[in-house]
Amino acid sequence: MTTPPSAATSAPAVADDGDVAAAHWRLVGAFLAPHRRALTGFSLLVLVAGALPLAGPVLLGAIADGAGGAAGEADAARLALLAAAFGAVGLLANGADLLVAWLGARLAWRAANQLRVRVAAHALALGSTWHARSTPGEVVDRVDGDATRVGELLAQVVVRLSAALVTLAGVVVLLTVQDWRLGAALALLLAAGGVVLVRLRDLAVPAGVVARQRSGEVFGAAEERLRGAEELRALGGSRYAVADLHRRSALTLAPWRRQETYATGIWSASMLVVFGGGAVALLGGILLQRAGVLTIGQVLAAFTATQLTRRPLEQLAENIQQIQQAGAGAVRLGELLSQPPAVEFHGEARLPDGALEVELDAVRAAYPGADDDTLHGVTLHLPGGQHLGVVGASGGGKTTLTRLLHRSLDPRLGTVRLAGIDLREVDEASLRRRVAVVSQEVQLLSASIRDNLTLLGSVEADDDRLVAALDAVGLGDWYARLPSGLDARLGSEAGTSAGEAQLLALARVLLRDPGLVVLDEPTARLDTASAMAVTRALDVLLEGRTAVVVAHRLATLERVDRIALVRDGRIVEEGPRELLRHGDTGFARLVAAELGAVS
Ligand SMILES: Nc1ncnc2c1ncn2[C@@H]1O[C@H](COP(=O)(O)OP(=O)(O)OP(=O)(O)O)[C@@H](O)[C@H]1O
Repeated sequence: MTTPPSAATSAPAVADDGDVAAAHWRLVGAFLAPHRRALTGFSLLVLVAGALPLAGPVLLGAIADGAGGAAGEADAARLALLAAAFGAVGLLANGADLLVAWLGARLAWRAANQLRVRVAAHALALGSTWHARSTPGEVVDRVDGDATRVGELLAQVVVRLSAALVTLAGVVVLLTVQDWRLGAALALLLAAGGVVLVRLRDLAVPAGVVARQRSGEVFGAAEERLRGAEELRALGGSRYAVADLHRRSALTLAPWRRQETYATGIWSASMLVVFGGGAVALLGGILLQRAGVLTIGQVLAAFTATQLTRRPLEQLAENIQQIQQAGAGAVRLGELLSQPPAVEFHGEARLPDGALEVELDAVRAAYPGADDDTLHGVTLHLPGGQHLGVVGASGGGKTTLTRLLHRSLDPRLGTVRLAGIDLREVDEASLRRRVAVVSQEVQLLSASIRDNLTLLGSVEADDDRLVAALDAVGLGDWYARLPSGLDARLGSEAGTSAGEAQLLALARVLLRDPGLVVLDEPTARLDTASAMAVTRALDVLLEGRTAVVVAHRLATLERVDRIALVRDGRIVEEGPRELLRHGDTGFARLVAAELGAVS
């Protein structure tokens, strides 16, 4: 498979809106490069399919002229031959159309799918700031809706439109051969029609952009509310959520209506051109026939040829709307693809086995688009195998500090090292294997337990190892109750409480055998019994590994070796846990003050 250009590095600097749109198109187009050969073959076929029907009017004219004369034996045979050729052209043209439709659909699906996969992969690589700004529904709409439209456009519509243009040009040539004045009149009419169509399309595109954006927002809002359905219902918010959805969806009406109006205008304009062309051929043809310039057969050929413009013009009118929708989609996809990923991996170093030593050296970190740094010069040293508890008031920078450890964010200045290796030098696969993260909100998939444990196969482990990991975190009894074992689907066949979900997440981490575990207080949202089960599992998981634990409870700190107090993006205190024992030290008072409200 051809590797696509990195969206982050290939996004060109753009000056104005036109440049931005062009840059976005280039970015999207580059992702379809692997289909270039298939597209070329398809284009040739489409050109043949576009040119074939042109033979029909020529044959019809010759038949009409032949039938008008004295019908000798030879003439009758010639007429029969012409009629047979006329039928054969019709058959061939239809056959070519079928082939074009079949191949076009296949090509469009492949191109769209490839684009979809690329966009999904890029969306997954984007940082937390970007994801915080976009609802999952909006992202899904881009990954599926926009990618499908753009893939179809690039693989099929553009090619079909080229065929339409070939037919139109062929008709003009055909008329010119009959008489140049007929050809010139039709060319003028087509040019005028073309200008009107393009103008209408330009008006329709912005309406389409707004319409697609609004429907993306409705999709996003619906997804978000469905996800929080239980809470919404419990708090009596359902009615308001529905009313809000109705209001949002009503906002899509105006741009859709505008877009549809322009689409109808485009259709009418193209039909006017067809009728105008027919009138030109009939009127001009009859005048020229009276003047003895054309035969009746030639007039018939000219008129029939103008009627061939109907299909390409219909196609233009139809596809112009598709182009306009895909244009809006391409701009949105381009925007997404030009967002730099949170971090880029170029390093090849491998992290060693065993517990990893952690060092932060004068680290400053900022989120994309933020004016200020979130971390202001953090320095920290945690020997391999030790456990650090990080405490501090909300918004102080604890999560940001942990994000640096698994490279969800890179320092703006300073260095983060694991086992003495700058994280920017480390190979991605090695980092993902050796550093594990457990957040408060466990992300379980509606898939089998096996897929959840191996994260869709990203860890190789046989069933015995999977079951042993479940046992180790205390899920042995839960697992034993499941009739279909590791194949049980989470949700439908295997229900999980919040505590069990956390334990599953810990088993998932255990299987990776990491050297550093980063935890965001996994017991914070659990009841006492579940919290105890998770704490027991943590004892197993963290044994012999380095750990950084964001702690919201004093109890959590009892199991760590060192404690760091984070406030306003700085580590204001850091020291061994023993200091807490002496309740009168400044350190103990500070920690107690930070945790007092929640412990
Ligand atoms: N993904 C993000 N994009 C932009 N800013 C962010 C992002 N995450 C956090 N911030 C900002 O960075 C600052 C530090 O947040 P951080 O989440 O690191 O604090 P915290 O101490 O972990 O807080 P909490 O205990 O509430 O989780 C806050 O001002 C927050 O608004």
